[in-house]
Amino acid sequence: MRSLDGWTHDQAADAISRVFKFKSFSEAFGFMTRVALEAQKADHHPDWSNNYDTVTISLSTHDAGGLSPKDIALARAIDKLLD
Ligand SMILES: C[C@H](O)[C@H](O)[C@H]1CNC2=NC(N)=NC(=O)C2=N1
Repeated sequence: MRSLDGWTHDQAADAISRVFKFKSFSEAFGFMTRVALEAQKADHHPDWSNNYDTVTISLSTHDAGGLSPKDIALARAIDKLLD
């Protein structure tokens, strides 16, 4: 968790989440498109929402009923999209 800057651990849901704010809806949606491709590649999908220029992503492993290494890996892959 320490290496996941910007992500917070929701103890109750046993999930990690992060809010991403962009300059426009188009930028936010473009980011979501790229996240979707990463999720499909990993066969691991986010619980997420979009409000105009803001994307909120929460990661947990449904099959495991909580956090798993897949969530950490996907969070890292998502963060790399911001580089
Ligand atoms: C069969 C199972 O649904 C799939 O292996 C994947 C799909 N994407 C998934 N995404 C998430 N977040 N958790 C899962 O357990 C999960 N399972």
